[in-house]
Amino acid sequence: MFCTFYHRGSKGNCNLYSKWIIFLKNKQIPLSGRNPLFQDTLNVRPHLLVLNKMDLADLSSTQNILKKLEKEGVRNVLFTDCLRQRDENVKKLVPMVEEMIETTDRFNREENRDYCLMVIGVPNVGKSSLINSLRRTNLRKGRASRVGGEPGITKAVLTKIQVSERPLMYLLDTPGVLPPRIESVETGMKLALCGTILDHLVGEDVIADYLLFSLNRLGKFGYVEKYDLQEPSDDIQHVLKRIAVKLRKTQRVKAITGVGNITGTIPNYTAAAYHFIRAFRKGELGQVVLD
Ligand SMILES: Nc1nc2c(ncn2[C@@H]2O[C@H](COP(=O)(O)OP(=O)(O)OP(=O)(O)O)[C@@H](O)[C@H]2O)c(=O)[nH]1
Repeated sequence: MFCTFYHRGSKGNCNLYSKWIIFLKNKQIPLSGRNPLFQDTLNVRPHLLVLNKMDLADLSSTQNILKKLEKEGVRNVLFTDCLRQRDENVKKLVPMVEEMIETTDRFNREENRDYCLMVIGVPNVGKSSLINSLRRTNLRKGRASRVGGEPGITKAVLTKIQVSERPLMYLLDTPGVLPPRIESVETGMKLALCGTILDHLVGEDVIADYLLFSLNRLGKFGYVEKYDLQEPSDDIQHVLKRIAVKLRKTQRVKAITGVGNITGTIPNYTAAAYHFIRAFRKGELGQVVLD
């Protein structure tokens, strides 16, 4: 997940042309989950990159991710879990941003030292959750920005929200933005699997199939035990059938035949696929990095 903060070192509204940015990305897709247009179009730098949902990612990949990002010139990186009541890394964000601003001459021109920053990232990456988590951690205050399990919850740039008292810091929540063109089908599938694109636009069955493929590719076979399978399988119909039977996600159907109507019960594949995808997003199928 990518999170971007724009800083304007004075009281008043923060605007898109301010110079400070924090990108928010999903740690499960540290490379796919970014919108290159954020960097190119806005020409914003330096920035702080927040990789969120670290509770869902395979922690052994952390050094690898950092190395890849460093090659791209990204050095200010923070890993967060915004659902945790008190996340030590979320606590580090304000001092980190402050230090970055203080040590960069061109951002220190104005006397007023309250900071206004903008959080940007692809949909459903946890931008609102980060703001709420910062408020919880720094101010012991409740939620200020709406959070939801689907992309498109934040629909407009909201009013600035205070996230720290000393230094006085405000953040602006923004709607998630995807690039107009997704570079490959593979990247698109990763984004869909992480809930960045509305499920029905891609199709739950297609996402579930890609999920099974990814779990097998990465050797994450937790689904075998969870759904009482005999062994790993690459047959999505078979896996969904087991899930449907285990969770009693079945439906009654009526068939009209030459010898009369027959009523039977069949697995509800769509409901099973929905469950399978949700289980992955909650981390119940193991910690995974897709990139
Ligand atoms: N596991 C986990 N889930 C998270 C984390 N942060 C956010 N979420 C969940 O991710 C979903 C999206 O969170 P939001 O904060 O609404 O994301 P957003 O980027 O503001 O979404 P849009 O407004 O749609 O762009 C919600 O279901 C959150 O509970 C995290 O660190 N770990």
